[in-house]
Amino acid sequence: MKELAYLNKFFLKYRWRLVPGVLFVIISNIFAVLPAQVIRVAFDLVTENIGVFQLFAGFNRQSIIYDIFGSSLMLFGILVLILALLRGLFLFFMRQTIILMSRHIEFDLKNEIYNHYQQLSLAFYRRHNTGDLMNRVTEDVSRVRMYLGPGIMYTINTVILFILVIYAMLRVNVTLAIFSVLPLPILAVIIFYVNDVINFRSEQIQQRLSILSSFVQENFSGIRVIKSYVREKFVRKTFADESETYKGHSMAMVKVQAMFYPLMLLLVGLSNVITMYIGGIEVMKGNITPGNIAEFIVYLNMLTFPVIALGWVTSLIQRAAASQKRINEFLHQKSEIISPAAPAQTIAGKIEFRDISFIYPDTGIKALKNVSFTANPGQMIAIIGRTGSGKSTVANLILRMYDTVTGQILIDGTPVDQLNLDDYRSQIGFVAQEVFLFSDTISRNIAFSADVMDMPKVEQAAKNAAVYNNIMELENGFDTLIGERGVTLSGGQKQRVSIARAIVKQPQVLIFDDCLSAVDTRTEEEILNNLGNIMQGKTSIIISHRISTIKNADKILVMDNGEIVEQGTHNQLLNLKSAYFELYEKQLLEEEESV
Ligand SMILES: Nc1ncnc2c1ncn2[C@@H]1O[C@H](COP(=O)(O)OP(=O)(O)OP(=O)(O)O)[C@@H](O)[C@H]1O
Repeated sequence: MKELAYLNKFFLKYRWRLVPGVLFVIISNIFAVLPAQVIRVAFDLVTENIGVFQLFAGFNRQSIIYDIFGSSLMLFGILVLILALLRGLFLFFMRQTIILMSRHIEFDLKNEIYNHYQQLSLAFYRRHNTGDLMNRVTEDVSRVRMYLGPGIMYTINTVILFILVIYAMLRVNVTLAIFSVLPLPILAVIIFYVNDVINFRSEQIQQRLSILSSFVQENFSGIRVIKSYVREKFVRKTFADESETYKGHSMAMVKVQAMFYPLMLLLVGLSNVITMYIGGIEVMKGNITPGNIAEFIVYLNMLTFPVIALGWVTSLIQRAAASQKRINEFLHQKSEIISPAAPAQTIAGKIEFRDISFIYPDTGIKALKNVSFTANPGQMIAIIGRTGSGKSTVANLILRMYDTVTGQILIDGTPVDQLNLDDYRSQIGFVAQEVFLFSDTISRNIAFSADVMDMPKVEQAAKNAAVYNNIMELENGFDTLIGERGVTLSGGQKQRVSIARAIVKQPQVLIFDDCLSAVDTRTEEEILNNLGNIMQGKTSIIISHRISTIKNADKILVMDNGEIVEQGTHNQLLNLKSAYFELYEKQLLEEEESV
């Protein structure tokens, strides 16, 4: 429960909604209790005057009595109506304040979590799956809101109503009051436990549903593979099995609900019967009037909903506490990568790795071993090596996605962890190995790093990335939507759009992580030539598997198993007649074979 204390700051923030809200709850409940007393008076009026009315049977006076009798009853009716209207009005105000407050807090909390997520490191995202992250912002926040809004509202409502009704009942007759509310605690306990069962089952249903939707989503995305391997029948069967399990859980839920409602009505009915029985005895003893029985029946029915709400709210608060615990877990996580409060500065682009060894914190894989190299501004440094040799890790470390424990990375002579991170990263153009484009227009994808769209710059970047002509061939040109709801670009086109995105901001350091693999050698040469012009005086790091991509680099680092095994220019490395030379020979052979 202490987890929910985190939300108290929001109550303070929205106190001018909460305080009037509580007042409205109290007022609306007063108007809810008063009609019962009016009904009692009206009921007694009927029972008392019915005798007088019969006494005047056959006299003219009888119709006069009837008229007086009828108009006073009408007056009572109107009074009950006015009280109900006033109650409704204050219920409206109550919802307008408390439920509105919960929506405001929901909005604040979502933004707070999202902002915090943005600050967390890449390692955090590796440790948690996307579904889990999303659930905490959506599902868990919704549950917390149920506590902030309906939870609080019904709790205050129940407490106030209970105090008012029980007080009114006790004032009439203590014995009758005790007997008539006797079944209600049983009802509250049953509702609490049944709610637990319902929550447990609905969680199971939710889990099955998310398994089912992930299954469907993955199969729709991989439909090409399914069709080419003719696995439709198999997938259909798996889907049917999964649906069957989901159906089973839903049926179990229906059974619980089907038993729950009649049981609830039975207990409420029992209360009414007890009231009438004990009330009848009390009337015969002359302790109460028949109007009091009618008054009690109204009270009891007024208490039924709060009692149900009590059980419901208790389990709702429990669920909210569990959800807030999950939210707090992430909110209290600090990013491993912290930016110092250093001033922004333009970097020249000198990158120095001094004896860097790096182990990925979550897997324990030693990705780099004593790596040392220097990249000077104006140089193009290439990294080549077998898959898994640590090339992308070098890029990750330059971007300070992770911090190293041993060795030092210096940028223009300053340790990378002493630079203002946002400012530093904004001067790096990075093209990742796995292309990721947003479901948006091509122009907005290219101009992603800029706050304002500068079309001439976007077009120039597209020209430099050798993708301009491809874009212009599309019907809507740069305004073409790409991604799920738009045009599907080819692998090479996507790579080049992501290259344009990196160069549009004219970075001081450019990192290409194997992002020319789907581009033919002629286009690749064109892009590299353009880069030579754009990156004059700046630093480029090109990671590749193909020697043709990197042969003109100022320095080539050959990596194997996390180590730099050779470094030098293309010719120097060929002369070594070792790892690089072997790779060169192999690729030459492959090229000849493919011609
Ligand atoms: N985020 C990560 N978390 C944990 N381990 C990782 C992570 N990224 C890479 N590794 C591991 O570190 C090692 C080096 O990987 P890296 O991606 O740097 O290789 P690479 O040379 O770029 O390979 P490729 O050419 O196939 O892209 C691999 O064994 C890999 O499994």
